[in-house]
Amino acid sequence: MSSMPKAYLTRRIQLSACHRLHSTSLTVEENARVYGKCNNINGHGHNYIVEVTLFGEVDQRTGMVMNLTDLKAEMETAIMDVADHKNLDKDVAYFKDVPSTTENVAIFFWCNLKQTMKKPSLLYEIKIHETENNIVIYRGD
Ligand SMILES: Nc1nc2c(c(=O)[nH]1)N=C([C@H](O)[C@H](O)COP(=O)(O)OP(=O)(O)OP(=O)(O)O)CN2
Ligand SMILES: [Zn+2]
Repeated sequence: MSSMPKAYLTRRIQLSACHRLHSTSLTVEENARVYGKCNNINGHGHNYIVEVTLFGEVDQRTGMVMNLTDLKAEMETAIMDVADHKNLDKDVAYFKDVPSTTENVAIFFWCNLKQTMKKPSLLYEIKIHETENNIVIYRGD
């Protein structure tokens, strides 16, 4: 018997947050050199666009990999509730000693989704547009 067709399903959300690039593993001078203007002590903000992609079988009866309404709710819990309108470094415990680069933000959202999704095995990719030009993709590796 042939297997069910599979598809990629993506939902995009936007969130606003501020942060400062700073590493507790670097000296003050190293932080200033590595992160430049992004090490500004009072931080700066972004309107992050976050795209979560699932990959899985298209259920024959429903025609869906997952109901997008359910994916929306799962992204609210794992991403929006914890990061929207927050200071990432001060309001989110994960970033206390982890630099809030977009790479690490993507890893953080990935871990949150894996912990809270009903079917975490469907999670395929998180893509974050930090700015129009700066984009990170994380696939759990
Ligand atoms: N590898 C990474 N490098 C940098 C990150 C990051 O998350 N990962 N983040 C920053 C800063 O936080 C900041 O977002 C960069 O802003 P900026 O340089 O202003 O962004 P743009 O490139 O879009 O702006 P330009 O107009 O093109 O200068 C820095 N590095
Ligand atoms: Zn930034």
